[in-house]
Amino acid sequence: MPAEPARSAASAAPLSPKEIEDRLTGLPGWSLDGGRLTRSYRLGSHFAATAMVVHVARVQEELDHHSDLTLGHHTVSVAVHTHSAGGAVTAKDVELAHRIEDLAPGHGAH
Ligand SMILES: C[C@H](O)[C@H](O)[C@H]1CNC2=NC(N)=NC(=O)C2=N1
Repeated sequence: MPAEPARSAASAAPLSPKEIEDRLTGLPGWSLDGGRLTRSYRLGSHFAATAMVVHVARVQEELDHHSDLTLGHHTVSVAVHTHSAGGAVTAKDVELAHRIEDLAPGHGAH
């Protein structure tokens, strides 16, 4: 066990439009909207949605990379870009999107 949580090793270099398009093929439900990678999930209850937000927040702290997370009644919406890259989409955003995809089914999110 490392003494510190593992931070993301993904690059913060801006991805080209073609690279973003390629990465999105591996992220069904995600799209590029307003220069950010985005997805909205629907959940079975407000508590389920709230729990998912907390879980995403924990992953974001682990990666030291943070999206804008919006909690709705039965929804969670995610929008992420990389501030330190001037708001570009980077591999850090793609990594976070995959981590969120991995945890979403456990919350019944679709
Ligand atoms: C100091 C801290 O590491 C930085 O502010 C991190 C935190 N989370 C971040 N999140 C995102 N999306 N982009 C960043 O550039 C970023 N930078």
